[in-house]
Amino acid sequence: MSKSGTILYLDGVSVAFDGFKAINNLSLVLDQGEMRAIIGPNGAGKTTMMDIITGKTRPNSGQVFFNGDVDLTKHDEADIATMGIGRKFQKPTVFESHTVEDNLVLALAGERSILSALFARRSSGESVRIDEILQTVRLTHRRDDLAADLSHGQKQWLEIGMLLAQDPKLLLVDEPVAGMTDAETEETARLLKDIARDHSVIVVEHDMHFVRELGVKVTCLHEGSVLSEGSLDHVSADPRVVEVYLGR
Ligand SMILES: Nc1ncnc2c1ncn2[C@@H]1O[C@H](COP(=O)(O)OP(=O)(O)OP(=O)(O)O)[C@@H](O)[C@H]1O
Repeated sequence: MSKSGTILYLDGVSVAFDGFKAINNLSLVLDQGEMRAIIGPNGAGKTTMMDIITGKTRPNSGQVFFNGDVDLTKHDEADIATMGIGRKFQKPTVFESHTVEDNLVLALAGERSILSALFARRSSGESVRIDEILQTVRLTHRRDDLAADLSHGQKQWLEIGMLLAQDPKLLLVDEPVAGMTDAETEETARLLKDIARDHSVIVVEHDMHFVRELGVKVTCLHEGSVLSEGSLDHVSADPRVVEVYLGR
């Protein structure tokens, strides 16, 4: 299959830990601008796949390409982040004692020191960017509040905003709606769809109601490879998916 037009291209990827194949001949292709939902039972290899993409884990074999022709197996984690792959882990890690806005200022500053980021005069470009991100993550009205005072769902949104501040081409989002209220879950689906208008996104999630709201192609992993792929209706009607995952 051609790599052109892809943001992510995994072909025949395997990785073993002490002889156990956590990822087993995995092939997965994400088109530029696509959002994909990844589902699958515990231990299916979802986290390990993300670790391979971000350079945390090296595959034993197979190809991993980003943006068409960048061989990710030749780069380390810091390089890969700089090249435009942002990852959000399940647990939010915002700076609780700073305001929502300052969290974004810090994320925008990247390598700059914390003090200079917080006290330097902000360029008009930075201000516009912060306003845009606040709007995208539904936190404009909370900009001056401490991050500690946000709800769990709003903290997740702030962290997604911090990821956006780094201007990634591809966002990897791990279980964003775990612990959210139903209303927050539905808003998160809308929020990610907004982001997916100009980013590529991979979302790992167990919440099928949320996956349905996303309305995107779904890949079900099992034992380190793709078990089923297609629309949610197609995947959830697949008897193998029902047997190992949905029927449980
Ligand atoms: N560093 C490691 N050393 C040994 N085994 C590992 C390591 N990392 C992952 N595994 C094993 O690889 C398999 C895949 O794990 P992984 O965490 O990728 O699954 P997952 O699909 O993310 O599961 P969950 O939904 O529970 O997060 C599991 O059996 C896990 O125990």
